[in-house]
Amino acid sequence: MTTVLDTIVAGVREDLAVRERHRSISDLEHAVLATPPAIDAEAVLRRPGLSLIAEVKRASPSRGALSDIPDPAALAAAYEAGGAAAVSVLTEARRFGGSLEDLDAVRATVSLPVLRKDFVVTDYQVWEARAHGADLVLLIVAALDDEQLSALLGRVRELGMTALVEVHDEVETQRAVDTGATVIGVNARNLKTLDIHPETFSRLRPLIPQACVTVAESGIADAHDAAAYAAQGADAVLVGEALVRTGDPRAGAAAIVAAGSTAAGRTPGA
Ligand SMILES: O=C(O)c1ccccc1NCC(=O)[C@H](O)[C@H](O)COP(=O)(O)O
Repeated sequence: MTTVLDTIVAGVREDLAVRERHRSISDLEHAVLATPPAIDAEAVLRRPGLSLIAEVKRASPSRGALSDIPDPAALAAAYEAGGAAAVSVLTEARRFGGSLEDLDAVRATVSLPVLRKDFVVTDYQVWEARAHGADLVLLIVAALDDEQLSALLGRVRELGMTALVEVHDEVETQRAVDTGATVIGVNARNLKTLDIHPETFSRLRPLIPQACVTVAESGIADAHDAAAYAAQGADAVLVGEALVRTGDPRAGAAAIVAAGSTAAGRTPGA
């Protein structure tokens, strides 16, 4: 059975083939040499308090168009002012309406770590992420076999970036741990049904070594949800839709950071 993930990845591969014709991997390697070094995003996410990874997300397969974002840089600046620890930029075009231009605009504006959130299945995309100034790259275990996961994780690290390795179930969590992932995102969205199952985090958390940074992803509607994840031991939350739909992304981000940190018994920014 073809899943939503299969369909998205097929589109990503088609778009990638076009980009590869215009910019070779050796062009990207040269661009990387001229790019400032990546920020140590893992260290940032380890800081006390619940870290917020705030997402620039235009659309999604589950919700369609979410918000008109005329200026992704302004949105990211509002997240930074609200206390976000990192900014995620969805760069997938067909289903999420994102682009590398959005990544460039955000990178040029914030001093926070920036996550390239995409369906990364090739080495080329990792080089591309670094050439566009990303500090973090999402690797979705469900989209990769063990060999690909290990090779891509190695490349992300070789380029000085941090991999956010995303899991949905027990088997994927074990694969992430076995491959040596140190930042693991538990995505509450079932990739077959697109339904949100918030209990996924508490189910999988015990399978993740304490030394790892854990990120709760998807379906976080407000500060109350973020606080619940902080109380369950999440180091960070990744929030998209709720923040792009709010009229005040700075206040939305600040509320999540404050509530999450209080729940974890920690002081924001301490
Ligand atoms: O958002 C979707 O509908 C989606 C569907 C299929 C694969 C991935 C999808 N989203 C990517 C993400 O992981 C989310 O953008 C991220 O976790 C934020 O989620 P949310 O706060 O629910 O917007």
